[in-house]
Amino acid sequence: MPVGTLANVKTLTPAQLRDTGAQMILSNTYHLHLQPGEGIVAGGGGLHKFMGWDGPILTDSGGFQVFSLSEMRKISERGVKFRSPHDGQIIELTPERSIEIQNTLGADIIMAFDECPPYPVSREEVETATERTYRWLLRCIETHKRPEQALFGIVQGGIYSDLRSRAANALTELDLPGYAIGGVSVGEEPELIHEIVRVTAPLLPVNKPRYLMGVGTYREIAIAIAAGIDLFDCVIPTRWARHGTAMVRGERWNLKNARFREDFQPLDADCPCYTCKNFTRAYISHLVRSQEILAYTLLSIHNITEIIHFTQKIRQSILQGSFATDFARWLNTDNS
Ligand SMILES: O=c1[nH]cnc2cc3nc(NCc4cccs4)[nH]c3cc12
Ligand SMILES: [Zn+2]
Repeated sequence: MPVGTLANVKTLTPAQLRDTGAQMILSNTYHLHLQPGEGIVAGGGGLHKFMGWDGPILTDSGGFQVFSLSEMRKISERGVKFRSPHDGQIIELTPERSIEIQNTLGADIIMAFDECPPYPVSREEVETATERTYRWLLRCIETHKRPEQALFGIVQGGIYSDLRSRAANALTELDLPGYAIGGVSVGEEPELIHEIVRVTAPLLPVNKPRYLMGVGTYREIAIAIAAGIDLFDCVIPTRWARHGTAMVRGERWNLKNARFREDFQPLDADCPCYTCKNFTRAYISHLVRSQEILAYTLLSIHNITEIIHFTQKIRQSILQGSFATDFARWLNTDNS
């Protein structure tokens, strides 16, 4: 899922986004509540109509964003209080409020309001956050009255396998429409993400969508899929694009690099995207050097297409039964 925090995937029109092959996008409750406010989004016909995207949309519940984006926040059993970065007002976000906002925004999948512990952190703090997240999930289920919006639970538990399995089993008991693994991609080593996913994903229902939040990069995606993950969100393709960086066959190219100045090939001759069909590395390099806004659109189109293509190739190799060998480079099984 390309990230469309403020009801757009930055630098792209919905038509350009559709052309990348992306099926679904993520938007953020925290950001949309602050600006423009869920009331205006609803006034515009809800998130799909407001932003002109008729594909599936998932909204994150806001707890994580409060802790990663706002200063002065206080957490209690009720929920979290934080100071709005826009006008300094104190805002309270609770499980009930988060669900109400997400119901009003109108996404197809809404996330339970959870507490993602920082990293590193003590086992005790993880235990407290994980148990509170479970009690908050029950309050979300209680508040959520719109079955046409699927409420996904989020498994916390930090780096502790026993807490992860306890949470995964407790959430599975609730028979939710889908499940997410949270509390990862918070600054830990990638190997820790692999470990957490390998422990947690198999415990979640195989017949429900399994979503790994905030991931990721090629290796993490391949390893997570091998463990049973179906859904990812990541800012990297679009964030790197806005910094003039292209993702080409698993490598990271800074288009300002002198080597591209007179390189009249496409970024990737095998890539089907609009950028690779119409422009050269030299041209994109010129745009990046000149800080032309078109550079960011062309690179976002390519980077999203590239990572979607990566997952499509994985899907094909799984269907052919050759995933482990085709992706050994990423699954790290070739040099074990
Ligand atoms: O436990 C979580 N709960 C709800 N949303 C999340 C979003 C998440 N996004 C990342 N990492 C990607 C990042 C995006 C921006 C800063 S880190 N990790 C995440 C964990 C959670
Ligand atoms: Zn391309």
